[in-house]
Amino acid sequence: MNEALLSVRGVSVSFGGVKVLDGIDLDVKPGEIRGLIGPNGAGKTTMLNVICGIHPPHQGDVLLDGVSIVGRKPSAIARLGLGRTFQTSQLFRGMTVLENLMTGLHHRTTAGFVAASLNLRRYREEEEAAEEAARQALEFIGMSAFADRPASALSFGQQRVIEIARTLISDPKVVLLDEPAVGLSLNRLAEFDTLLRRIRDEKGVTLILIEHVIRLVMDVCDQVTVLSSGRRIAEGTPDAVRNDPGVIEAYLGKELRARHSAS
Ligand SMILES: Nc1ncnc2c1ncn2[C@@H]1O[C@H](COP(=O)(O)OP(=O)(O)OP(=O)(O)O)[C@@H](O)[C@H]1O
Repeated sequence: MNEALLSVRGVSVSFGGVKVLDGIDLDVKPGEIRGLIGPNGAGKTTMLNVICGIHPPHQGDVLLDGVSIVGRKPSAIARLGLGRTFQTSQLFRGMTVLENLMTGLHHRTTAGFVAASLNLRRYREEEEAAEEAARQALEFIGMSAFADRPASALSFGQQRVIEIARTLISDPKVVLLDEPAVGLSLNRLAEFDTLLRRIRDEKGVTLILIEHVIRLVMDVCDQVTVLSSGRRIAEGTPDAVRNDPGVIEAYLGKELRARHSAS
């Protein structure tokens, strides 16, 4: 029996005749923190784009909780319980932190434009529920004091954490994080480990993260999948992957060679 919450089955994607994902399989169990690593251009972001419905795969299937999600719109996939953050900040800079968090629920609200214009009761109730959920999410990440500040006043690292909190307010089953630790100082990284574990343990959210900060991947992930040139070249515990000769060559080796030639 397949116990995976998220299953990727034989997914291939080509851009301009070049295969950037080539028959990828991935099974992520509920409650897992899965790392997705690999050298630049390996296909990691494309993989997240396939899962969340931005790029339909040319071949293969993606199942969330046993239901095929290929061909559905990203908003429909979000409603089924999939959250996502991106490499660059997607916050609305002119809005406050609280307002930004409330946008995380808008794909779920049912009152339409007319109800909103007329300020009807159902619209007001949904806005109140969204605000309450946003305040709880801020409390969860320890940033309640930032509620009324403009998003543009936050540091880059704070913006990343707010974006993660925004995915949580719609109560997702799985959240995809694209390089969430970019811009965090070493001191902040330890806190970030803790936050990811709390999201898993207290919110019951399964996490899949692309990350170049190897220390974070090794510390926090239960399982790591390694992509290189669109193929899955290794998978296993952080320790097993770290010692895999193919990974050292394809990923760490490339980095070490680059450093060597720069020195
Ligand atoms: N929309 C697109 N059109 C054409 N080529 C694309 C597109 N998106 C990605 N690619 C190409 O697909 C390959 C995989 O890119 P992708 O961004 O998925 O890699 P990645 O592993 O996430 O890399 P990085 O670590 O640098 O973010 C790259 O060669 C990239 O140039």
